[in-house]
This record gives sequence, C-alpha cells and structure tokens, in this order.
Amino acid sequence: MIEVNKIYHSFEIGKKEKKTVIPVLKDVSFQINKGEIVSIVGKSGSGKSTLLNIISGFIKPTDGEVKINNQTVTELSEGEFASFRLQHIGFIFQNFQLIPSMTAFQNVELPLTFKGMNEKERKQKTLETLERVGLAEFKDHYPSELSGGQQQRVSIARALVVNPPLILADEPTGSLDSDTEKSLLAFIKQLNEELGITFLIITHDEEVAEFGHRTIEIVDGHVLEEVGK
Ligand SMILES: Nc1ncnc2c1ncn2[C@@H]1O[C@H](COP(=O)(O)OP(=O)(O)OP(=O)(O)O)[C@@H](O)[C@H]1O
Repeated sequence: MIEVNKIYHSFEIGKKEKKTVIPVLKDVSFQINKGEIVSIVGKSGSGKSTLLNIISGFIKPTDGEVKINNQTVTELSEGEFASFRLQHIGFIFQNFQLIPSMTAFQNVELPLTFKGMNEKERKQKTLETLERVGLAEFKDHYPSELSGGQQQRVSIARALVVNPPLILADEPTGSLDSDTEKSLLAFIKQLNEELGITFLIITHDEEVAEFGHRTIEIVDGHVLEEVGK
C-alpha cells in the first residue's frame, strides 16, 4: 500500500550567507501493507509530521521516493498529487480542521464537490457517511455546536466520504478526553476491519500506539521498526 524508499529530507533556514541546513530524515525506508494500522512515534521534533507531509505530497523530499498503490507519488506534480489525494487518501487532524462557517453536512460534502460528483449522488453519499459515523441527526450543526468527539467524527466522515483505501492521521486523539479517545480508537478499528482501510497514525499517546498492529519509531532521523504484536 505504501512504500517509503530511502527518503532524506533537510530544511534550509535563513538567508544566503547565513543559510543553515537542518537534516531531519535520513535514509528512511519502510513498507505498510494494505489493511494495517501503523503508528509513527518519536520525540517532538523527530520528523513525524515531515514524514507524513512527504507521504501526502505537501512536501517534496530532498531525496528518495514514495509509492502508494504502486504509483510513485513523489514524481507527481502538485496538481496531479491533488487529484491523487482525492482518490486515495483521507486525512484526520488533531484540531479537526473543519470549516467553521459550514455545517457538518457541508464539511463532509466538500471533497465530493471537488471531485465533481453531481448533486443528487453527493447528497446521498454525504448523508450515508454521516450515518456511518453516527451523526446524521447533527448534520445541520456547525462545528462550534458539536463536541470535540463529534467534530472528530465529522472530520472522519469527511475523510471517508470519497472511499479512500488509506487514511493518514496526525495526532487524531490529541484534543480528546480519554473516554472519547477510546471510542474513537474503537471506531477506527471498526473501519479498518469492515472496510479494510489502512491507517497511518502519528501519535504521542502510548494507548494509540499500542492499539495499532505495528509501530514505527523515528530516532535521530532514522527509522526503528518494532515488530507487530
Ligand atoms: N518548514 C520548516 N522549515 C524549517 N524547519 C522545519 C520546518 N518544518 C519542520 N522543521 C524542523 O524539522 C524538524 C522536524 O519537525 P516535525 O514537525 O516533522 O517534527 P515532529 O516529530 O512532527 O514534532 P512534534 O511531535 O513536536 O509535532 C524540527 O526540528 C523542525 O524544527
């Protein structure tokens, strides 16, 4: 599903004479199989978000390649990557990143509008997906009228609505209390088992890391892989 091959990444900061190069990822390689839930862990600043941004095409790596479903995505142009993302990748973020001026329904519908789906199909698919996350009755609520756990479910519905085979999540439980976290993890597991969705999850939280099938740890820019349970 995902092949990360010899990824190197450095950031350059400062102007010409005072330019400093910060190496973040060094020779990072690993594979993730279809249907796995894999956590990425590592100290703050170890490069977890950088790695996720490279896999999702928001950052071009200094060197190396990433393949998703056998497509070498690191070769794609920005526009090609944008349409690839719409077909293949759903995203979940710590702070949900819902659009505050849109209702739950409109937030979930948005990726389908970007895909160019006609209105009738769009409405049906959006409602079906809100039902799947248990929020159909809250469809006309704005994000500010929903609890943190409900907002995270809306963001999961927005990720799910295009039927992606892969969901990338950056600290998905970071803003939730422990009971809400538990029910969110159970829901992720259910989606994984019922729909076969692959999850790659960045986390600081041991409970989240332990719940996945496998953990990949980044230390000093390198990957230490722990074998699954
Ligand atoms: N756009 C950027 N320009 C320069 N340096 C950057 C940039 N983005 C990240 N870095 C640096 O790269 C390193 C890795 O950052 P990254 O955000 O990937 O770490 P992280 O493991 O996700 O951290 P955290 O757990 O705190 O979110 C850090 O030293 C950071 O300062």
